[in-house]
Amino acid sequence: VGEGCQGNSIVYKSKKAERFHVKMGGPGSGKGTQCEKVVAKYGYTHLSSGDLLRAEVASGSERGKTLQAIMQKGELVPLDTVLDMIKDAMIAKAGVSKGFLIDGYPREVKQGEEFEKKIGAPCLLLYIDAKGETMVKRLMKRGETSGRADDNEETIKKRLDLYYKATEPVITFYTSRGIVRKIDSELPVDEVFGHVAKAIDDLK
Ligand SMILES: Nc1ncnc2c1ncn2[C@@H]1O[C@H](COP(=O)(O)OP(=O)(O)O)[C@@H](O)[C@H]1O
Ligand SMILES: Nc1ncnc2c1ncn2[C@H]1C[C@H](O)[C@@H](COP(=O)(O)OP(=O)(O)O)O1
Ligand SMILES: [Mg+2]
Repeated sequence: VGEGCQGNSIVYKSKKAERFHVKMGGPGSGKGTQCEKVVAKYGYTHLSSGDLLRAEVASGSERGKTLQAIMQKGELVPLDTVLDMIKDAMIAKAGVSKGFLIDGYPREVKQGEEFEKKIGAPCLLLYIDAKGETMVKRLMKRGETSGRADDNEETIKKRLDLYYKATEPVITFYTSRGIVRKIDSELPVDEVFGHVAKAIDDLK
């Protein structure tokens, strides 16, 4: 584990160095698909901000109702809400995790800055890159079965716009740190994973 990757925060009770990998890419680019494969091969803890938020919605809480309304519009939920959820999920696994794979966060540069203040710096950013039209096609297909309130044409368009406006600058931010690996996600799933695994193995 590289020295520079070490989380320096009250989150960690163990002395073991922790690794943070961040997975970025537009909606429907294939982040969730690749994360599943990374978990199977490397045993990292996968934390998806979207999954954490959807779990809150499913709980039926008042907070969940507010979140659902925001997600349905394709907008970002407040930074503090999502960062607290990720932090709590990390604390729950601290000490037993081999490393964290964070999917869907940061969505804007400010989220990256706050993560580093409260938790630590990531050691690898996997940029899962697909064309806009590919993302739309995949999301429309996913929408046939996902039951997700945001997998419809109107919301998909808003999510893509927001991605280009707010989230792509995050990649520029981390490129200056030299931790970005861009992965072509137009390829078949297993080929994409070959490149993802190579990027992770290159860390060692
Ligand atoms: N490399 C790929 N080739 C074809 N389809 C893919 C690929 N990666 C993902 N998909 C499909 O695209 C959809 C969105 O993938 P998902 O992993 O949920 O994306 P994200 O988490 O980035 O929104 C899923 O239905 C998935 O099966
Ligand atoms: N880091 C974050 N900050 C604010 N809102 C977030 C967020 N992560 C997820 N959300 C909200 C807004 C997203 O449109 C919605 C679904 O996120 P997601 O499941 O990560 O989408 P996808 O995997 O299709 O890119 O949840
Ligand atoms: Mg996803």
